[in-house]
Parts: sequence; C-alpha cells; structure tokens
Amino acid sequence: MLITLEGIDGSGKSTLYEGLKNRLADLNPLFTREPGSPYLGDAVRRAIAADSDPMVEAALFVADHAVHLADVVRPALTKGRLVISDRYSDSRFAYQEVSLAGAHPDPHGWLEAVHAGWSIRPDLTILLVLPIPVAMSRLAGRSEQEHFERQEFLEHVQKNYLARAVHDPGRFVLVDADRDAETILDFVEKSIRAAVQ
Ligand SMILES: Nc1ncnc2c1ncn2[C@@H]1O[C@H](COP(=O)(O)OP(=O)(O)OP(=O)(O)O)[C@@H](O)[C@H]1O
Ligand SMILES: Cc1cn([C@H]2C[C@H](O)[C@@H](COP(=O)(O)O)O2)c(=O)[nH]c1=O
Repeated sequence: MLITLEGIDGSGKSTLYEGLKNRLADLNPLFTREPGSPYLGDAVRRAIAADSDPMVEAALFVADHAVHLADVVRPALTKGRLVISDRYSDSRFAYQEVSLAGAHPDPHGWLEAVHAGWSIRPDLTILLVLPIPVAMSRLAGRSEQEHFERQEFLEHVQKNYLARAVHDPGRFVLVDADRDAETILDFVEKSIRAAVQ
C-alpha cells in the first residue's frame, strides 16, 4: 500500500513524517520522500535553490519521481511493504500548475500526460490543510527561504490541493493542521491503521 503526505510548505509534513516513524514501527513501513531520489534528489534541490526556469524545475521533479518509483517505491510495493512518502505526485499538480503558468500553455494537461501510464496512484493521501498566514509565520523562522514560500503562491497551491481532494474524495483524508502536533499525529496514525487493515 502506498500512502502519501501532502500539504503546503510549513504545513507540518516533516514533523508528522518523523512522528509516524515511531508510531507505526510495528507495521515496518518504508519511509521515503520527494524530492530526494537516489542520485537525482540533490540536483532537484540545487535547481530549487537556484530559482531555475520553471520548465527545467518541473522536468527535474518528474525525473526525480521516475527514479523514486523505479528504485524505491515500486520494489518496496512489489515486496508487499507499506510505503509512506513525504510528498509525491500531488505536489507536482499542486505546485507546478502554479509555477508553470505562463511558461506552458496547459500545465495541468502536461502534468497529466507526463504521469499517465507509468506512475503509481497512491492508495491514501493525507492532506495537511493550514491557513496561509499560519504557514507563513511558521516559515518565517527558517534561515533559508525557497522561492515557493510566498503567500500568494502558497494560496494557489493549497487551492489546487483542495480541488484535487474534491475530485478524488475516496483517496484523500483532510487534516486540520492548525492543531498541536500530537493531536495531528494521533488522528493520522488512526487513519493509516484503519486503511491498512
Ligand atoms: N502542529 C504544529 N503546530 C505548530 N508548529 C508546528 C506544527 N507542526 C510543525 N510545526 C513547526 O512548523 C515549522 C514547519 O514544519 P515542518 O518542517 O514539519 O513543515 P513542512 O510541511 O515539512 O514544510 P516543508 O514542506 O516546507 O519542508 C517547523 O518549525 C515545525 O516545528
Ligand atoms: C515533490 C515536489 C516538491 N515541490 C516543492 C515543494 C517544496 O517547496 C519544495 C521541496 O519540498 P520539501 O518538502 O520542502 O522538502 O519543492 C514541487 O514544487 N513539486 C514537486 O513535485
């Protein structure tokens, strides 16, 4: 089973991901993330830091996904492992539909086409939803700000995530991320345990 954690920057995904490692240890999940595939993850992070051309960045995210699927996700799923990924293809649809606006005539169509036929659909997607001002105040403490971490940009990204959830309600679990980390962890742990049974 493939479970993904999604949400805007600052929504608390990494905090949740780390917490789930302890909570779900008995299920022996494979914890993984995007971007960050073997041998391409660093290139993607350098491209983000360098504020690259949006199409270059989008192509790198897709390439990172391809390596992640081929070398990490698919082999684990084939062995029957539970896979939990911090970010996955919904990040592309939420972020690159915004970043590619103006750079490509049909960002959504391109993203659909480039994933069709080979990418693996998650069984369950945990979407952390957070008011943008709260996310911005959480991100303000960071020493390095990425170019995606702007209020207007993140507003669009969160709208895209919510639209995807509306179109695929059976896959998405929406989580109010404006609560304390322990409460969120309790709720998500229960949702995942219910899904794997
Ligand atoms: N439930 C919470 N309540 C208050 N602060 C939180 C909560 N969860 C995380 N934080 C804090 O918010 C900041 C961002 O959290 P975190 O790094 O987990 O977010 P993220 O979604 O992984 O962000 P990014 O995608 O940009 O890496 C951190 O300083 C973290 O300690
Ligand atoms: C997978 C993926 C990620 N992004 C963006 C989202 C974040 O701003 C950065 C890095 O992710 P992290 O969770 O903060 O480490 O990249 C994206 O735009 N498109 C993607 O496909």
